[in-house]
Amino acid sequence: MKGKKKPAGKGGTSGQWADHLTQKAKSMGYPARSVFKLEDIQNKFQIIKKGDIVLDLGCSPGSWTLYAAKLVGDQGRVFGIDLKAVETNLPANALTIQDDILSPEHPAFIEPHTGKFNAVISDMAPATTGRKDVDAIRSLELCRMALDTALKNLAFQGNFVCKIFQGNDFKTFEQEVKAAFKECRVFKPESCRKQSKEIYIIAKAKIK
Ligand SMILES: C[S@@+](CC[C@H](N)C(=O)[O-])C[C@H]1O[C@@H](n2cnc3c(N)ncnc32)[C@H](O)[C@@H]1O
Repeated sequence: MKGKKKPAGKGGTSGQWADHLTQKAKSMGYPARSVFKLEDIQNKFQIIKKGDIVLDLGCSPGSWTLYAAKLVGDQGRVFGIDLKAVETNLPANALTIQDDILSPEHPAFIEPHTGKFNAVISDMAPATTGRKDVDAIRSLELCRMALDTALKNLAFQGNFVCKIFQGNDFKTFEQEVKAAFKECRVFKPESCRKQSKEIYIIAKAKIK
């Protein structure tokens, strides 16, 4: 993807920077600027490759799904789940459903691919309350479910990406991820708002 240059003043005027990225994403056919976060992650860690089967948790409005569908190509598949419906037009190799990842039953559409996913990516975020401690606890709950889903559904050596709002239990969660994957890194994409508490855990090669 080309043309993602930082305008002068990034950092000082993060609202303008976010607006710039939103417009840029829309001009490229993506519904949200979050696409640039996955692009930053992909450029640095190569978590998705052609032909992969990808599970996208918290996929609405669809930017990651669309970008991942391009990366996997015609031979790959992307499945997305979100509380909200995805209204973006997606290519034939991408399918999304409206569901709550916290509900105990995993959606039936994942089941035929259990143990075969090459990447589970989670950009899930709770509705924020304005209280950073509460938001971090709710984010952690989603992360734990994302990790559980990844461990149940990833193929051996599959990759996991998870957004987390940094709070007290961040390190504990990071250790849980580290224990299950060969490599684990913490990464803040350039395209994240500077003052945001969100950060991504990038885990490569599931080992158990
Ligand atoms: C930042 S947005 C994701 C943006 C998306 N990655 C994209 O690029 O278009 C976070 C999403 O997490 C979803 N979410 C939050 N809690 C969820 C849950 N329990 N189950 C499924 N999705 C959830 C929200 O509905 C929201 O759409």
